[in-house]
Amino acid sequence: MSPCEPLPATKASPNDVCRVLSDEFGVTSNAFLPEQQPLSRLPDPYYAPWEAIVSSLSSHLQQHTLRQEVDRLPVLSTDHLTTEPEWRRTYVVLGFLTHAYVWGGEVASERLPPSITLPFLSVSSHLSLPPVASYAAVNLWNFSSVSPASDLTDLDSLTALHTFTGTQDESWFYMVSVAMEAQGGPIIPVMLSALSALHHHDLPVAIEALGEITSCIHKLGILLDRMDERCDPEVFYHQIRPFLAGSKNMAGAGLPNGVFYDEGKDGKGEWRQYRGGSNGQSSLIQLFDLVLGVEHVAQGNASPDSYSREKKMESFHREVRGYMPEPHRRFLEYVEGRYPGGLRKGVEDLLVTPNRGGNDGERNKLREAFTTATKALAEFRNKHLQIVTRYIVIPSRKENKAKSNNLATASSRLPGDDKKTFVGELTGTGGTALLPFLKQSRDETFRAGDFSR
Ligand code: HEM
Repeated sequence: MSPCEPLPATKASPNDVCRVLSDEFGVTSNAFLPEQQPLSRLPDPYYAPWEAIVSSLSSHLQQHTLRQEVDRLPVLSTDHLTTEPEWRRTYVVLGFLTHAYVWGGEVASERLPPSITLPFLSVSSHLSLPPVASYAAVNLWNFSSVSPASDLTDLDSLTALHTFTGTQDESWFYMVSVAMEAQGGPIIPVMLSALSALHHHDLPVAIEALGEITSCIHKLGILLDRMDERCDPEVFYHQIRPFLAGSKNMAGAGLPNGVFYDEGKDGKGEWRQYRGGSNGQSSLIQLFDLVLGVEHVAQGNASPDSYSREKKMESFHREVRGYMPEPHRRFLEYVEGRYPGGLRKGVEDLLVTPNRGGNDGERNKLREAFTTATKALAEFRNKHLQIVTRYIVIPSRKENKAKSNNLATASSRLPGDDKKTFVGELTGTGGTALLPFLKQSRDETFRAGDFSR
């Protein structure tokens, strides 16, 4: 069955749609989370050395023994991995070990030893993901739930399998995103039916679906608001965030060339630069954008001085698709290819050419429902901006006053002219010029709902 034909046909049964979503694109009833909980351990005892280190990761980091433990590891092969959940588990384990190794010391390590590099490159190639602690490693495949009904939206029942710091704050930080992903599960078929309905000029179905989309975005906002309950901004900024930093634009943090992924024999290996782990790599939020027809452009996604250098680059949103699991990336491409311009284009077409479908009343309702949905998503981005202010901007200002520079500062700011101090603009773990970028993303969302332009 071709993935592009049957999917959002209005006549396909909900079960058919769900089966194709899951088989073709790895989209489950929990959205981009797996249907079953991730493995908490690799079953083959061959991998016990990895499991031993990762299960005591935070103590090794606190006692400064992590690098020596990893250096002692044998180079294990991925030949003993048999199932996809095992490959995913390996990606999680090696993602945590990689960032712990690079950032877990007084200075960043520019070299990743073969005991991590070789299996990590193999698992990354298998999963078609970059060899870093991406959103998939720390969020999507790194949770366990004790919810009796396996309800992954129940945030209080979720715990991260692994953290760098051993803190509840870090687990909560990851689990808020997990609950949000799960909250998105039921809305995906609704989104597809909205796209299909509008394509066929079925306005009542599209209006109802837009109402459900708006209500889902509100629920995501409620979960986002819960971040403060158990994740302290100071702990986040000083302890958690430095471990999530990538190796791209990290000269100020001691990685002028990125990280050398050492493949062992005769100096074989490669300098690599990647973005760090970021919730910006969530496929769910990008799906809302595509479905609604929000356009993100690269302009402004850089500090003023790097603007001219970067303006021809692809947008952050497009680039981070390379950090999403391959079937999810393909799903976004599918939706984008099949419905270019998303619901916005459909609504606009009907407003410009009214004889295509519906009466005046229906078209007005459709426009209102669409604008309300885009406003809800823009408001969600406003909440997110406030969180970023509380969790990054304010702690970084305090730190500036104290004039202390540590890896947290270094991984948060572009270097100054002397390349040694970090006076430049605040950056995200993904390496973006943070506030201008996030404000731009919000404004682009508002703009999608404005038909006067
Ligand atoms: C303490 C909580 C959070 C902080 C401090 C934070 C910080 C950031 C930062 C710095 C960026 C800029 C991109 C980068 O360079 O990585 C970003 C982007 C983004 N974050 Fe968060 N984030 C938080 C929670 C979340 C959560 C729970 C989600 C939900 C999935 C989320 C979704 C996004 C998205 C979608 C982007 C891309 C920009 C956009 O599309 O608006 N964030 N975040």
